[in-house]
Amino acid sequence: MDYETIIVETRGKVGLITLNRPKALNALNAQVLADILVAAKGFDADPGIGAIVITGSEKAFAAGADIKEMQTIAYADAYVQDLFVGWEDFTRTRKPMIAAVAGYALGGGCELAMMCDFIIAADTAKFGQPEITLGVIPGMGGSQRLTRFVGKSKAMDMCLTGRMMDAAEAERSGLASRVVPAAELVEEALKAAARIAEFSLPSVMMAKEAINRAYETTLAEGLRFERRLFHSLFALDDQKEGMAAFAEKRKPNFTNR
Ligand SMILES: CC(C)(O)CC(=O)SCCNC(=O)CCNC(=O)[C@H](O)C(C)(C)COP(=O)(O)OP(=O)(O)OC[C@H]1O[C@@H](n2cnc3c(N)ncnc32)[C@H](O)[C@@H]1OP(=O)(O)O
Repeated sequence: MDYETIIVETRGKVGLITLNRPKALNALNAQVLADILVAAKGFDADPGIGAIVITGSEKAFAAGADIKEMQTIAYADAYVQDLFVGWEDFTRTRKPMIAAVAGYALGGGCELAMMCDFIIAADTAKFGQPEITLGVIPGMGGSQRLTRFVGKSKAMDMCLTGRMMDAAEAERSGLASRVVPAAELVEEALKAAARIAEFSLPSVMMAKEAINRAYETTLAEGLRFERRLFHSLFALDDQKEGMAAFAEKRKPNFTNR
């Protein structure tokens, strides 16, 4: 498969997607969305893949939606075409996705990182929702997801002032799960993804589904949902294997069954 705007590779059981529009600091245009959707769906359907890493360049994970592509869009077209709704499709990827962020993750770039399951930040990362400086507001989930990650006060600060947050602040406030030296970013993200990919895929996918449910439901419903998924795992060979391996002091051999 040929991609115009991304590089797609596999590293063992990990799918690696690298944004590749260096001249535009990986700005997200319609072609990037189309390419990313095909790649993510391909990895999701590939039984040999257990986790996905998405990264950009040293200078920019992505500097936002493509402003030059957006600037002439008429209201009627934005509304009728439901501009950016396609990114919701990306969030339906069921395997774990790690965003490995170095440099700028602004606007849609920050929103893309937040669509992933967690963010590993390089010490050079800079996150922001600067849409207000362009006369608009976030349109790919920034006002909703950033608020859930960092709370109302910081989300308001970021979206209303358009200021950037460095990697240390992003980790402190819960946006990034960890910060690593820039030179080690992709290797660290691949290592984390490879570790995930060694576990039983159904239990990994159920863990992701259960955590995501916490954002969509009440605590009582979420707890019930978690228990039902937990119970269902006892139908799998991998639960028997995982617990037997512990008792026998050996490494489990998961078969995803
Ligand atoms: C999805 C929504 C609805 O939420 C909306 C958005 O995402 S709106 C976009 C939000 N992002 C921004 O506002 C950031 C825009 N970029 C910048 O502020 C700067 O480029 C920078 C601070 C990230 C980096 O500055 P600098 O090092 O000085 O590089 P530049 O010369 O500015 O950029 C290099 C090159 O990239 C092009 N570029 C950068 N960002 C975008 C973008 N978002 N869309 C399109 N093109 C972008 C920039 O124009 C330069 O290209 P040339 O003009 O030299 O051809």
